[in-house]
Amino acid sequence: MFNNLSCDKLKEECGVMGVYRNTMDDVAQMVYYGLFALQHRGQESAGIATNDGNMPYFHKGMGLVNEVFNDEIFRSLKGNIGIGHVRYSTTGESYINNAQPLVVKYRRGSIGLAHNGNLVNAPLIRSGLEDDGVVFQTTIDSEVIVNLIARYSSDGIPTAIERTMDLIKGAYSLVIMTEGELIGVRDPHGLRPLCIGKLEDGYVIASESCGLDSVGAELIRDVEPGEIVIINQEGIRSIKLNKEYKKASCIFEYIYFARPDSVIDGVGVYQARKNAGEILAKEHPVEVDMVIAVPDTSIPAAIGYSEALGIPFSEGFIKNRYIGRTFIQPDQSMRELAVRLKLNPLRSNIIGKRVVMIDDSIVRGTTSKQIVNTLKRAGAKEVHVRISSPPVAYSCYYGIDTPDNKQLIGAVKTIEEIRQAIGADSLGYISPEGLKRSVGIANDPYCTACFCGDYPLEIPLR
Ligand SMILES: O=P(O)(O)OC[C@H]1O[C@H](OP(=O)(O)OP(=O)(O)O)[C@H](O)[C@@H]1O
Ligand SMILES: NC(=O)CC[C@H](N)C(=O)O
Ligand SMILES: [Mg+2]
Repeated sequence: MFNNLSCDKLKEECGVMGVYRNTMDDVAQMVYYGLFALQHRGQESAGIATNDGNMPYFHKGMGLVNEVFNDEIFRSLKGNIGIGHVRYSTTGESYINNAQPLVVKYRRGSIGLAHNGNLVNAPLIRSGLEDDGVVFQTTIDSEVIVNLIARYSSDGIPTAIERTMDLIKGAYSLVIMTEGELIGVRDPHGLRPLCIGKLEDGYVIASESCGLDSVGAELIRDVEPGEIVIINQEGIRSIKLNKEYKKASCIFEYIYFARPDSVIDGVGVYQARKNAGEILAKEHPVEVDMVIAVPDTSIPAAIGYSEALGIPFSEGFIKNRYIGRTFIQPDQSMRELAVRLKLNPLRSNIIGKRVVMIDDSIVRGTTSKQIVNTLKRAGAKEVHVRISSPPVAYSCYYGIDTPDNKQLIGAVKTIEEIRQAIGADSLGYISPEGLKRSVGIANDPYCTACFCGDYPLEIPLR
């Protein structure tokens, strides 16, 4: 029932994966394992494209990776170079034609491309290309990128990518495949993550290091902001854009998107979440009997909070793991039903207790409102809420796809009004400074626009 419904809350991010092997062994199955590990980043569609040096092969479908692929399909995906994508749509509808990777043939060969992120100037470039007679097959921003690369390819693909990067603005972590190369590209601000792993006979590029782990690749480093990494028979080489940009990696990756076992830009996601919980405890302590998490994302923060105050951590909810992250139609009653199906209180643990419930974020307020009420109905004496990110008050244009400002409860209500709206006995959010400390890097290389409105690059005209 739920797989067909579109997400209407905090959107996930796409996941990309690329594998290059020096041997002629097929890589499709390795790409599949990587996508499986990155499934949390997108559940609408999945695709794999490979190349055996002569021609591209690809298969895409709507749904989860294990619904889209089977052994027969793997046999048809030949080649020692492969890329893959799990999608959560940010530009363009969620239907098969918009599934990635995109594979195009142009006069010098073929290009496969998988994109995580969102461009802010794609409509402008697209209409310019359309004026020149270019025909688009999809409605996604990513097709603009592949078109520009093909257009500029006369001096080779790396140069074409550099020229394309001069034109496109926004968030993009890309894996690109040609007849003989796997290429990783990260936008000049490093908005979305991308890392490189080493295999005995090749390399892997993935959105998160958990994708590398799934195929036994060793994390060697992240693709740097503004870097193009080219992998071919000669090995690995890098081109850095000849410009200075302010690094602005999305801090929400640490708060919510990424898997806790991933390491992004040298910072472990689990540790960052736990640190946030400890800092939150110092900023907003409370006297209660028990700390509980909203599973799964906020568990590390809840453990950090519990350890910092010496209050026991226990399970307050059982999560139905078969529903997926968030999914439901844009209708408030359906959204509430979804939360109820997903999180059921563990009555025996909470009855008669004063609890503090830790969650990673409040976006519209649907989840908090409903589960505070659930805990109270289940017999909790007091329900205090602590949030391991600051109030989300500004829309994101670089891939999170949070709703219009007016739907963000943090944009339209004060913290006291939010407390009343969700029915909590007290409410505390981590400060922006505290959040930055939780990721442990002092010189502030993060995008915090959704909390502070300090957008690292222009926002699109609507
Ligand atoms: O204020 P809201 O609009 O309800 O959004 C906030 C909630 O959305 C996310 O959870 P989600 O249920 O999307 O997924 P999760 O199970 O991965 O935490 C996030 O972890 C918060 O719990
Ligand atoms: N979530 C993403 O990274 C989406 C990538 C691309 N903008 C799309 O809509 O397909
Ligand atoms: Mg949640």
